[in-house]
Amino acid sequence: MIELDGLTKRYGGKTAVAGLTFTVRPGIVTGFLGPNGAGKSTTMRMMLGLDRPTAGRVRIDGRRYDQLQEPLHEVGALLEAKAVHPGRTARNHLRCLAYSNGIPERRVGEVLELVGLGAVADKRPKGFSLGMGQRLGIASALLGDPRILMFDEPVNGLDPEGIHWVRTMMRHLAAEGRTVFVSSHLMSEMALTADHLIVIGQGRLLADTSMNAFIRENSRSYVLLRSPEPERLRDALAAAGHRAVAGADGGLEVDGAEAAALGEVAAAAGVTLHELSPRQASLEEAFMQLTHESVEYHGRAQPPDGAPPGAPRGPGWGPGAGGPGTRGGEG
Ligand SMILES: Nc1ncnc2c1ncn2[C@@H]1O[C@H](COP(=O)(O)OP(=O)(O)OP(=O)(O)O)[C@@H](O)[C@H]1O
Repeated sequence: MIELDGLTKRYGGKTAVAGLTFTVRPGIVTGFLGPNGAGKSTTMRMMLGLDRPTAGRVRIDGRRYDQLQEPLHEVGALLEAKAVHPGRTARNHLRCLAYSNGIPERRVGEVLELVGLGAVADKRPKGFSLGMGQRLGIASALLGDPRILMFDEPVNGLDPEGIHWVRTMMRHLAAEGRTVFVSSHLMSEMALTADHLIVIGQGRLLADTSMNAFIRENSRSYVLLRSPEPERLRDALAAAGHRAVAGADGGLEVDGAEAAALGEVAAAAGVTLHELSPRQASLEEAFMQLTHESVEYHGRAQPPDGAPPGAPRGPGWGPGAGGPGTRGGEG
């Protein structure tokens, strides 16, 4: 278990992390989510004793990181920039780590196989792709078979097969009863991986919630209608008791109604429809709304061509409404 209590980090006049208090529990994957610059890496560095907090504290199973007797056996971490000696092969890099931490050498071969680097174990990492580098970083984190694992943006640079592998591995590690804490700036990725969510923006805690509750509260279902006569369609829908609002891309959106019923309304009024589709707002959108105020640098958000003034806008960055983005199989 990892406990943060009022954790704060200031760099000169800039507050990177502002009084974070939360607990990361064993047996589940906890996603640590925030837009770029939110303070995720700074928080993780403080959790690992690599940065000194300005205020507040972190406890790992009740102790400070520097009080852990065998840190690699207790906490494994993948941070963004992993220093690897350029002249050492992947195997030798892990051997050195193992040797200096009292880990038996056979474990090196085990973790290399586990992360799929067995075939390139005797190559130098300077020739590795970003994805292979990530796998080597994950191998280092797993070396001491620790009960607590922390990964900073582990899927960065991985191909779809690699992303699937990381996701499966994290869920497997949590199912073994370990504490798994993983940062990301992508809600859609977290929705497929995490059981619990910690969301921060500009160093502040914005949400500490189960993934299922977040999905339940933020998965808005609606029907998208498109017509060459949007005003007539809006009037016909209003007369039938349906409130239509302008969508991000010039269509009309109606909550709380079946697509078939809305199609009947349009047909009865003789209004041509070019589209009638049930939709679900993406979790990415919900995340962007939650963190919108705290994003440091916004892209330009223009209303789409033809959208009436005041119409809801698409985000200035990232994907717009997409698939449901929810994960299956989780009760
Ligand atoms: N050593 C430092 N000196 C000054 N400011 C810093 C330092 N490290 C981080 N910051 C600032 O603190 C804030 C949080 O940075 P941090 O890297 O922790 O965010 P992040 O959520 O990990 O973002 P990203 O996903 O872009 O890595 C940023 O505004 C960053 O510019």
